[in-house]
Amino acid sequence: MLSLAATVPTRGFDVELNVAEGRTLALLGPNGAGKSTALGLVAGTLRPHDGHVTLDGRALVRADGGRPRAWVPPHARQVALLAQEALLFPHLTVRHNVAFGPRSQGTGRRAAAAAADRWLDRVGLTALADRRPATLSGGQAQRVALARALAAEPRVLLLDEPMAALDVDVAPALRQTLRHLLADRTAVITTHDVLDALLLADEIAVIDGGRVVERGTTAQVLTRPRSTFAARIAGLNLLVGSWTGDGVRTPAGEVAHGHAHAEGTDPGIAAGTAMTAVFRPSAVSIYLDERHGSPRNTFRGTVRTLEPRGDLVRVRTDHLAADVTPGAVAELGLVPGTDVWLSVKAAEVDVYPA
Ligand SMILES: Nc1ncnc2c1ncn2[C@@H]1O[C@H](COP(=O)(O)OP(=O)(O)OP(=O)(O)O)[C@@H](O)[C@H]1O
Repeated sequence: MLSLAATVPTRGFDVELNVAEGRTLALLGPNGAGKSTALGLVAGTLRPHDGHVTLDGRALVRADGGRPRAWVPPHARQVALLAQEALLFPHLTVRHNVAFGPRSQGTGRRAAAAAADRWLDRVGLTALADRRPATLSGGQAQRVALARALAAEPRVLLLDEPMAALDVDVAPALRQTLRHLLADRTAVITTHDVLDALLLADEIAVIDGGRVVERGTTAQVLTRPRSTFAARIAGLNLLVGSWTGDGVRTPAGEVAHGHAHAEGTDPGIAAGTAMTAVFRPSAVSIYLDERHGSPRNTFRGTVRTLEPRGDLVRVRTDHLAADVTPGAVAELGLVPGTDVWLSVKAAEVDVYPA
């Protein structure tokens, strides 16, 4: 079990996280949320002001009001950090770069070379063992860095947006490799990409403003997001408000009628209970005038952005999104600034406790 409970006041950071043995946790959140800070505390590139990081009960660091109480230096933590950039040694071959991992842990030269070959095989790079980093593509270099990190047999693998610097067409293959290598491994991955979370992580913690604002299994967070950030990356619409009996009324006075899912065994939800209405952009239609009649929900909005999304267009207003056809965009004359009505059937709206 990896356990972090630490504050870094200069960064407004105050986070508690646990990762059980063999599980992968994805840290999601906007820029500056504190994701890299969390990784730095675990890796040992950063010290907490208060709190601790423990691995199976052993303190890697402990501090009390800025005073260090325990400190294991980064190289002795059995924690490996894979950064966005591969950071390979340019003068060493691929094999020697990977062998550096176990060598730095005190493994003998021959055993380290054998480990390097084993890991190069696992990341699919055996053929490139004698090459130098300058001759590799970005994706290949990142695979070498991954092999080097894992060849040191770390207890915890940290990945800081490992696909962010790669071309979109190489990212899927590396993601597949990671999927195999992260299974049953204790790992923390920071990402902006919902696919990474979906394919690589067992659990998600959403960090915003230096705090954990949402935590759950990947399925829970992506299908029932409670924070605006999680909903946005999951691509879902989210309206938070209070339960009226058959819908959610937001503080702005909008009402989303939908089907409520109560937690536990209690089927009754008291009026006024904080609830969240969730619905997909693909379930939303756009009109230039208000459509009446149940079972539709309608919301007023002004188009802010239009983005291509597959063969549809994602139209965003200030707080909602709709996926419509290019034909509909043309017919309605949608441009940023167009006032619209967004409509969704109550049957398409799921309501969860907020
Ligand atoms: N080296 C630093 N010195 C001081 N403050 C920093 C430093 N690095 C980051 N910060 C601050 O700490 C806070 C958290 O930043 P952090 O880099 O952990 O966020 P992040 O979630 O990883 O963001 P991103 O997605 O942009 O990488 C921010 O307010 C940031 O400005």
